[in-house]
Amino acid sequence: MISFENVSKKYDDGTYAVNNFSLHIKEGELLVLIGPSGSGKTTTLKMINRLIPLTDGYIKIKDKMISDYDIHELRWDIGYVLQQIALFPHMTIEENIAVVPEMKKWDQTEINQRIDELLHMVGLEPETYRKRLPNELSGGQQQRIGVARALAANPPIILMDEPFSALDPLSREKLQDDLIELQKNIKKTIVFVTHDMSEALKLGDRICLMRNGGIVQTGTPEELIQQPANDFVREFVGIDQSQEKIMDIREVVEPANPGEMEHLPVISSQVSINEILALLSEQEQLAVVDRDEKIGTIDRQGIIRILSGRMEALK
Ligand SMILES: Nc1ncnc2c1ncn2[C@@H]1O[C@H](COP(=O)(O)OP(=O)(O)OP(=O)(O)O)[C@@H](O)[C@H]1O
Repeated sequence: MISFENVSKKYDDGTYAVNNFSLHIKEGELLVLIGPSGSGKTTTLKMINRLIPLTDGYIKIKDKMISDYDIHELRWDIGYVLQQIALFPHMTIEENIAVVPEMKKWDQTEINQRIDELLHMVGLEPETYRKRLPNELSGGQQQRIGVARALAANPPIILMDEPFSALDPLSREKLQDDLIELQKNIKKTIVFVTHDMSEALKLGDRICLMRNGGIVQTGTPEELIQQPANDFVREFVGIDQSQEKIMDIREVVEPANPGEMEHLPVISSQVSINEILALLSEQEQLAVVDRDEKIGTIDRQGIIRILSGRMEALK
């Protein structure tokens, strides 16, 4: 869906913000770009919608060079959500959401229906929120509107630059959970920038870890945890020392009836990360046994929730 081929961005002062970056982002994938401050995440993101021009290499969207797209079409086909969402302060929520559909000259009935649909999608009641101004919403609600606005004209790609970083931990977690649920339905190609590994593990289908403008490792959360390419990855992922430690997984077990669990491999409710990751690499779901009784199931998302929770605790 999005291909970077040997992409570099060099500033006039000689700084390489991004250096020889090659990556293929698949359709419907949520790819997380993560790395320390200054590693080139935002620059990489902004090159996709041509907010920053590249110095070398090329980027293709669906086999077409981004330089060959009409700039307006390119921007309309790419939703963009930022940390400081910058809703238009003098415009109501419905007007804010309608910006791109209006530019694309959708008819008014269609726009109206779409606004209702989007507000439902992001968990805000249209009757309550349509006519409000942005400053009459909480930070978390404003971010939800930001997501709705980015999705308005149904673009295939969404770029998200630390969208939840300014929120308190509870709202942040709620928005992350809701994004996971939303993505199950909309299946957009999402590029998500964060510097928070617990967020990356939780949200990413794959994670691309950057340093000094280049890629250190790209892989699924499990791959980064189980097969870190080097010490930098090991340190950045930060849970390596405790992988052998036994932990309690009961809090993330999903209830299930005995029939559903009959043919699943079983695992104890007290296990090590290594043990559980090894089993989950072969099986989608496992049945959890506690005191000789099957108490429910666990899947990849459950494990990622435990790992990201542990990392929150380590901060
Ligand atoms: N206009 C500019 N001129 C010169 N250097 C720049 C410019 N903009 C960014 N840079 C440099 O490019 C590098 C990458 O910046 P970028 O914003 O992409 O990093 P980042 O990984 O998103 O960082 P953060 O997590 O702090 O947002 C940094 O070293 C930065 O100082």
